[in-house]
Amino acid sequence: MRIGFGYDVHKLVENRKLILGGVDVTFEKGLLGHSDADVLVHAVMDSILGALALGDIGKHFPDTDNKYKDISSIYLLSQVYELMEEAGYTIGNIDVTVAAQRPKLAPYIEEMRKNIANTLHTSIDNINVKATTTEWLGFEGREEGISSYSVCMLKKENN
Ligand SMILES: Nc1ccn([C@@H]2O[C@H](COP(=O)(O)O)[C@@H](O)[C@H]2O)c(=O)n1
Ligand SMILES: C[C@@]1(CO)OP(=O)(O)OP(=O)(O)OC[C@H]1O
Repeated sequence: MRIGFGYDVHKLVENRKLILGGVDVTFEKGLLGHSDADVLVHAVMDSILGALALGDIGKHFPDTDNKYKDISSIYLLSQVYELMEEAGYTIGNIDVTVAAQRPKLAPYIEEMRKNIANTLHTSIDNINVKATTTEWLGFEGREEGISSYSVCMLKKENN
């Protein structure tokens, strides 16, 4: 078994879609990034890469490479799944927290869990997604950005 942790932040700006957990969330602002800036999925990917001791997403999908411009982070997660499978691991469980003052994410959580579970070829019961405000404190509270934290446990087949 291996444990991993991931953390990411993206800035909220106008005229961008808000994609979180592969879901198009209705909001007046979206996250800025080279990819679709899905900060939740980025934290999940970094936790898996961390558990595998394979570095981070910037190493595998550099933001200097035009092929990743506006790319779906769920697609990048499928690439991380391939690396995990090659290393002989499967998902034990993943627990993610998104810190966002707004919008209310509760209505989207089940779809996010489904997207992540399907992409990682695991049961939805192994994927937990939580949202918290920061009580109007800090950059998330001022709605300048959204952050995400993820921990994961990976299991080796037959172990
Ligand atoms: N963007 C968010 C933030 C929170 N929630 C849900 O509301 C609950 C209360 O949030 P607190 O920050 O006051 O603890 C939280 O447990 C989430 O269920 C949300 O849906 N979207
Ligand atoms: C996801 C990548 C893809 O180029 O771009 P960004 O959307 O800028 O996201 P970041 O969290 O800065 O991680 C770097 C990149 O891997």
